[in-house]
Amino acid sequence: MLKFKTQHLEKFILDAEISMIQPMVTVADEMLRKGIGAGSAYTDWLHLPTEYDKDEFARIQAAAKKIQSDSKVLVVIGIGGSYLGARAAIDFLNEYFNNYLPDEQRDFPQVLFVGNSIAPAYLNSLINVIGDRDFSVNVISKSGTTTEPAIAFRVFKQMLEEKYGVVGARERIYATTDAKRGALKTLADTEGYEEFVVPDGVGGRFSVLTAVGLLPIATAGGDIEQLMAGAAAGEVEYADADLAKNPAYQYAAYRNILYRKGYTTELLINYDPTLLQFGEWWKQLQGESEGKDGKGIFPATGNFSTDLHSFGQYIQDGRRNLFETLFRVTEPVTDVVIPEMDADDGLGYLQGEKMSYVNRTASEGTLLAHVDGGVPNMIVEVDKQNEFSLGQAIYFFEVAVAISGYLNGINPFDQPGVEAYKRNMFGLLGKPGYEDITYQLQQRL
Ligand SMILES: O=P(O)(O)OC[C@H]1O[C@H](O)[C@H](O)[C@@H](O)[C@@H]1O
Repeated sequence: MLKFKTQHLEKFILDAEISMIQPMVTVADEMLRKGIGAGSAYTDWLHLPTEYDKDEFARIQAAAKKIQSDSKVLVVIGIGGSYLGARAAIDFLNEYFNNYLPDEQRDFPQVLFVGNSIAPAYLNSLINVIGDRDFSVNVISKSGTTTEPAIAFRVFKQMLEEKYGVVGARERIYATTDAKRGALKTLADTEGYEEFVVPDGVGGRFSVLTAVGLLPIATAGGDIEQLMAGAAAGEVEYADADLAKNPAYQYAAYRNILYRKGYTTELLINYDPTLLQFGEWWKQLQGESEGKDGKGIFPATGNFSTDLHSFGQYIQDGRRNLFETLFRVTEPVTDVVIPEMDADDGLGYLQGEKMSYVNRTASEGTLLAHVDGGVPNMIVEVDKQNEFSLGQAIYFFEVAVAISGYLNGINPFDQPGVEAYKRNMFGLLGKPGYEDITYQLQQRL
C-alpha cells in the first residue's frame, strides 16, 4: 500500500494554507472528472485501470509468451512516453543487473531499449549485444511519425528480414501505435504485423498502463494483472475531492503551495538504483505536463546516496528554490549483512547490521539535514517492490500531476513546446515541407 507523508513540511507550510487551497482543488477535481478542463480529450487514463480493452490485454499476454518462447532479446523501440514507463517498470520489478546475466541464468528475454536517442554508437552497441541470438522487436509510437524510433525501426526491420526472411520477420515485429493514423499504423497494416493500440484519449506520458508499457513489462516477466490491480486501487483511493481523504491531491496541493513560495525545482529522490528509471518516467510526466506558459515546477531527480557525493552540497547549501519528494520502498527485496571482521576500517559499529538498515538510516539523516538546510521534504512510500505497488504509484503520480497542472492554470495534457526542436531539426535536415526555414537556420549556426 502507498503512503504519503508530510510531517517534514511543518516549518514550510501552515495547515491554514492547505485549507485555503481546498476550494481550488475542488475546482481542479471537477475540471478533471467532469471533463471540463483544458485537454479533457486526453483524460482516458483516469479510468484505464478498470476500463481497459480486456481482449487486447489477453493478446498482450499471449504475445509476451510467444516472445518468451522464441526470443532471447526483445528490442523495444520508442522514445518519451513510448519507452520510459516500460523501462521504469522493468527496472523496478527485476534485479538491477538482470540484463547482464547470461541467457541460461535468465527466466525471461533481455529487454533492451533503442530509438530513444539518435546516437549511432548506442545502436551499434545494441546490435553487438544481440549478436546471433534470436530476437523480436516491439516498435512503439503513438503518433507513428517520431523520427528517433522510425530510424531505429528501419535498422532492426532490415536486420530481422535478413535473419528470418520477410515472412519470418513479420512474425517477430509487434507494433504499438494509434488505432487509425500515422506512418507506423500504415506500415503495420501493409506488412501485417501484430498491432496494439495506444488509445486516443491517453497521451504518451500517461500510456504506461496500455500496450505501450504492458507488452515489454509482461515479456520481462512482470505480472501485468497485478500492475493493473494496483492502479485500480489507486483509481478508488485517489478519487475524492476532499484533500483530507486524498493523498494524491494532497501531494498536488503541497507542491503547488511550495511552488508559489518560490520552490521551483522538485527532486524525486531514491536510494536504490532500481528506482532510478522510475524517476526518469516521472520527469517526463511532470515536465511535459506542467512546464508551459512560462510556468511550472522543474522536475529533477536525486539518485542517493550516489548523488549526495556529487550535488549533495548544492541541495544542502545552494540556492533555496528546491524541494524533495522521497520515493521509497519500505521492505527490501534482498539484503546484505555487513561482514564481521577484525579490520581497521572504522566500520566495527556497523558489523552484523543489514545494509538496508544503513541505507534507510542514511535516508533519514539526509532528509533531516536537508529540511534543516531549508529544503521542504515529502515522502511517497510503498511497502513492497512489486507490480501492485508500482501500479498504485503510477496512478498516484498521474492523477496528482493532472490536479497540479489545473491548480497552476495550465493544460496538463498538451506539449506544444516539444515541436520547436523538431521543426528546426526537420528544417536543417531538409525534410520536405520545411524548406522555408532551412536557410535561415543554417545562417545562425
Ligand atoms: O509515441 P510517439 O508519438 O512516438 O511520441 C514519443 C514522444 O514524442 C514527443 O516527445 C512527445 O512530446 C512525447 O509526449 C512522446 O511521448
